[in-house]
Amino acid sequence: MWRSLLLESTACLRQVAGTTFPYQRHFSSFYLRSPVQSFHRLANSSYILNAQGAGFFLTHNGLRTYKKDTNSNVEFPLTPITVTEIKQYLRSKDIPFHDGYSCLHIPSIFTESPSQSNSFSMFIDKTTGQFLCKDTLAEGSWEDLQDCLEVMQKEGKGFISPNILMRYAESVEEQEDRKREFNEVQGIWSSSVLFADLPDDEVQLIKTMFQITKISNATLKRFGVKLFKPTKSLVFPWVGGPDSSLKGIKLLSAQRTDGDKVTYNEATFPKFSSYYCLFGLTLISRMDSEVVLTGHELDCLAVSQATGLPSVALPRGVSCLPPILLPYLEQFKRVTLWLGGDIRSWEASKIFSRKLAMKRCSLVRPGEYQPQPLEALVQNKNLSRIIKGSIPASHKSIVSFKQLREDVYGELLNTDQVAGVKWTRFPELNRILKGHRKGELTVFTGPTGSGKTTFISELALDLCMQGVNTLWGSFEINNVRLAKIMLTQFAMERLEDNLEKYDFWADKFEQLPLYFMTFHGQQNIKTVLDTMEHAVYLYDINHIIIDNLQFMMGQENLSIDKFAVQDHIIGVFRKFATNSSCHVTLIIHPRKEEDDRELQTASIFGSAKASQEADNVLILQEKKLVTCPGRRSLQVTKNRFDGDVGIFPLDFIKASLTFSTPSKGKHKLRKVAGKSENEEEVQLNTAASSKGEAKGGKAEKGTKTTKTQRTQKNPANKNETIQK
Ligand SMILES: Nc1ncnc2c1ncn2[C@@H]1O[C@H](COP(=O)(O)OP(=O)(O)OP(=O)(O)O)[C@@H](O)[C@H]1O
Repeated sequence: MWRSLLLESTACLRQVAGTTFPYQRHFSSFYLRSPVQSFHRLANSSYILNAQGAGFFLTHNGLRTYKKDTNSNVEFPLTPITVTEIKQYLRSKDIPFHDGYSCLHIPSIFTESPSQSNSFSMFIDKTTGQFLCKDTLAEGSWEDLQDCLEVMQKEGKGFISPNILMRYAESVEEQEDRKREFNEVQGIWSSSVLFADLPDDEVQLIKTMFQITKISNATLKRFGVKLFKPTKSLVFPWVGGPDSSLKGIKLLSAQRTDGDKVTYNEATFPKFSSYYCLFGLTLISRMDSEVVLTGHELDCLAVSQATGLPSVALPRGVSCLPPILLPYLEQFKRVTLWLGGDIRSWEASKIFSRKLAMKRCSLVRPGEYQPQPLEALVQNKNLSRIIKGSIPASHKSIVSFKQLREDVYGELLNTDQVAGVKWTRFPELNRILKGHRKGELTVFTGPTGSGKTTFISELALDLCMQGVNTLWGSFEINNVRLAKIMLTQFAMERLEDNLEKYDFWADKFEQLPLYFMTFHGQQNIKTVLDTMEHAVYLYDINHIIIDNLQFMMGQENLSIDKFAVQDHIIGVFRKFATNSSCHVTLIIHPRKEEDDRELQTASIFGSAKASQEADNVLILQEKKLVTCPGRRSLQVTKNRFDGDVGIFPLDFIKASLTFSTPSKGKHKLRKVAGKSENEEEVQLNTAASSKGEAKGGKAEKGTKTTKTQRTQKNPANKNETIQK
């Protein structure tokens, strides 16, 4: 819906600004849209790509292979840089440095006389090597910094102009992309209106719609918040870079749902994956030593207005804290994380505080008396006192019950949220497992060729569509084939037969927080783990799927009992899941299969130890159920969260490669609560599949074209907003 709104708003803009240019879907690159455009190669660590980077999409007759262009930011294999290597390199260049919170501090190389206040005004992220110079606001990747230092050494200079990073010649297509994007941002921004320039009655109407009646016009003006009338959206600016130029915007719309609840929808220019705005940063001075980190722009406004403290908002809510922003937060000695009022925000604040260095972080625990900042303002609560009452993020490894007490209360209070993210496509699984939770290890198995990959693909996609940042390790089938399965499950139809809908679905699919390891075939467990750790750091991954464990058994251990190796690997993933608060789903081929018998937990593991490590054990049974003709069923044989286990039927829909509960009639959901078994009649409704109906002509079969060519051939698609 927001995409179509965005298209509409762009369409409105054309009427407003009189500019008509073909709306062309461009693959937003990994560039940091900073003015310091350089040979930016986002240090995409080692072997991780996202849905775009992997360069695979369904096209007219097959898959568009990835065109690795010279500007590609997706360079692999890059081994993750380590802080030790960064320090060694700086020493080799005689560059003094000292350890900061999440960055190393060095003297700026872009100014002849570094600012007096703090000669170590350049920050280098310890994990990615990404740098930021606070004097010039020049930024770039580790490779860019190395290039600058090499040039500096070659020219025998003590400093270098940041313009060198601009030397990177952009391709014509990139220049056009950048120009189009710039026009769109400028167009919307210049046609938006400051609240001070609106009539009072209209201001009140808008503020009531967004439930920000307590936010003053002065605060809105101070943060540069405007109103884009054509879509009645608030517009938050992203200003930055050496020239403090407008780099992007975020459009926020509000809708009233049941009662007086308001739901917000956002859209950003550039796209979310390239939107790195710390809203409110421009109002922070270099002398500020503390900041309140919030999860939403409106919360940032509330904190600033109520407490006068420097506050900023994360660009994508609590879903991630992009490491590229860490250098911007390096100057603060104290960071208070008040990310929201629910369990998800609380979990995120604990994870983000690790990235920010826990010793300087304190967390506002959500609760009845500590809702999110905007709500606290509306309820006339004392925000300063709430912030003063925040608790230190770093606590001793052995916590007293006193510290746990609040967490226990939080769990009791928010049982639904603690249960985890619910599946939208598998209600029966919610009934048994209650949800998908961070920090757990799920083991999944099923007979060979039974549909394990297909099923887990849909299960993980369901969660990813709800904002669970997901990393796939598909060692068995290549990413191209996996993406094709996922895109089909995402569109709920065979796109080969509906090619005119391809761009609609591919555009939406790109937006998912979905990443793929590029490994294939046998892999060393250590390499895989390093990549997983890096992915958690870079993209705040919450769910990792490993398909499948056998590919990490290695050939060299033939002499060792392979079940001992398997148990070891399971133990390694168990530890990873706990330490990184990341859910790991591990697909394992059963040890042995007897056609005439259902698989058991014992069919999977080499030893009882391994089965104890798993929090959940799921088995895709390929047997008929007594009560219905379904060929497949999903059995939960272990559920550490609340002990419920059970089995329910699945029907496979070949056209969409999806599993769903059989569409008609009643089915037994056999839940085994504890020892006794009780039957529960469950009336299951067909999950209404929302299909995007694309307009425009039928595409010719067999011609491989790009989106641009298709759009030009079929102008109707130009501003087409697809109605759901
Ligand atoms: N329930 C099902 N009924 C019929 N065909 C299915 C079903 N599930 C998956 N398939 C098809 O079976 C083939 C194998 O599916 P998939 O690769 O997911 O199985 P798998 O268990 O992962 O295989 P392997 O054991 O080799 O890893 C695919 O073409 C898939 O579309």
